[in-house]
Amino acid sequence: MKERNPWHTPLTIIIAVIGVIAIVALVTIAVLQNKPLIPKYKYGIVLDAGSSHTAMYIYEWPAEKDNNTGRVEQTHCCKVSGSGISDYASDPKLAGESLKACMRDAERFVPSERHEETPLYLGATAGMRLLNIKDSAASDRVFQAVSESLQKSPFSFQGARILSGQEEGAFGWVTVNYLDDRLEQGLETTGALDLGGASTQISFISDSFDGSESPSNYVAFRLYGNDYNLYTHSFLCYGKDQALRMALAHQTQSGPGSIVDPCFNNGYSAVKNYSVLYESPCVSGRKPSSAPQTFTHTGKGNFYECQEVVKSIFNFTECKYSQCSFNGIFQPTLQGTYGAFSAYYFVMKFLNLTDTSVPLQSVKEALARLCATPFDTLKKQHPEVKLKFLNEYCFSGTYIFTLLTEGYNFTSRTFSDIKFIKKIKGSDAGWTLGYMLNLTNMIPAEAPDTPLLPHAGYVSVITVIALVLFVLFILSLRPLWPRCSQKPQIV
Ligand SMILES: Nc1ncnc2c1ncn2[C@@H]1O[C@H](COP(=O)(O)OP(=O)(O)O)[C@@H](O)[C@H]1O
Ligand SMILES: [Ca+2]
Repeated sequence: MKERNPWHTPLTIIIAVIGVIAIVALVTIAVLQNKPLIPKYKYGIVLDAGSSHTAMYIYEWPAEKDNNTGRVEQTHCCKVSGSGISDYASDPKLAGESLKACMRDAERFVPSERHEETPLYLGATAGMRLLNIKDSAASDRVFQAVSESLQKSPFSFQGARILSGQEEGAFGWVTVNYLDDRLEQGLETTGALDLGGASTQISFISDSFDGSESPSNYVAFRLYGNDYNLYTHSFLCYGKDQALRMALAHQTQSGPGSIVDPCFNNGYSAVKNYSVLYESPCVSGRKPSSAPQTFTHTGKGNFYECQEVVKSIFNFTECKYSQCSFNGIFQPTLQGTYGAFSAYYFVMKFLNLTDTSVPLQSVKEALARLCATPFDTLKKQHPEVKLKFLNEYCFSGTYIFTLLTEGYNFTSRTFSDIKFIKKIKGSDAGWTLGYMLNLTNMIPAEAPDTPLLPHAGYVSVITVIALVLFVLFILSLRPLWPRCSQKPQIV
């Protein structure tokens, strides 16, 4: 007769089936419990109205996370065609019109159910600061026109305003450190170097700086439970376009008519208008009284001579503090690593010097070579590069080199602590993200409570406990186990 498998009793089968169902149910609940059901996002839009152009950034973050603590990422960027809004002073309506194409773009990228609740900000930087100095009524009219245009969008328009230089520097610093996950984890922070067309910002933490020596350069933050004493300064007129104006103005002082400029390549030649050159507040008041209408601007391409011209736009002597960068502005001792973005990146990218940390000597050699290249050769080497930029790379590169070394005092040792970057993890480096994080209170002052275990750890622990309980349960039923298969013992 065939022996029955002792495990095949109705009781053990029922126990086994219930046990398996219980484990599957437990693990399924554990997995589903903490998982977002459908990936739903919230959105925020920031328009960066820079001196040379306006760009729109769309950010998104998970809607389920409590108090908007989920990671914010840039999902889309739209470049407004035409020039910066400060160039529309004589026809402000056009400034409003120019934003429309990007706003239509935003309507497509943000799901329509979210339109009404999505905050929309416009922040203007040094171009509007200069227009405000030159003609504040014109600056008001431009803001009026862009605000009217943005109010017509379906988003929740939160206003258009000029950022102070301090805000521009501090929010750039917040952006790079947020994107690098340095704030939440309380890691050593990175300094931020931003070069625009009309101003430039430097922001970093230095242990020696507590704000007492120069309160106007001090910004205090408490983020995720950590205190930061940030040094920041924005130099108005030291963006690369206004710096070029100052360099040209300096060279026209010696005698009107023509300039032979070492910062432009040999073979470059253009006729320029005196009053256009001197219309900016960065140079106004210095126009020679006998100046003719136009002057000829030709290049002779020499990096070393160009450096001398560039140095002439800085004041290195005046300083009423313990130490200064330039123009009598206090600067504490440089410390740590730096992310350099916007025009710093564009110019260093052209020089092919962005991928690794670059020795200062290599930058010098690359610039000496670039400036010495005849303009015709340069055009043939770079047919894809816009002439407006190609014309100016010798000047811009020399300006960056001089600003970093003579202005901020980077040395051949500390220069390689600078990384030239455009994006961090898919989001552009710039002030816009930090600005939005601040206005939406998305960075808490105190560290949020975190669950004891991460999700994967939680699921594993639950599974192991369930298995152990199941085995213990089976073992506890031992007295009921069938014994019929045991051989009869011979007494
Ligand atoms: N491809 C490029 N090559 C060189 N310079 C560039 C390039 N694209 C943009 N820029 C420059 O970057 C700067 C950006 O400044 P912007 O943000 O408009 O001004 P600001 O921040 O001073 O208000 C401008 O000088 C612009 O000419
Ligand atoms: Ca800018």
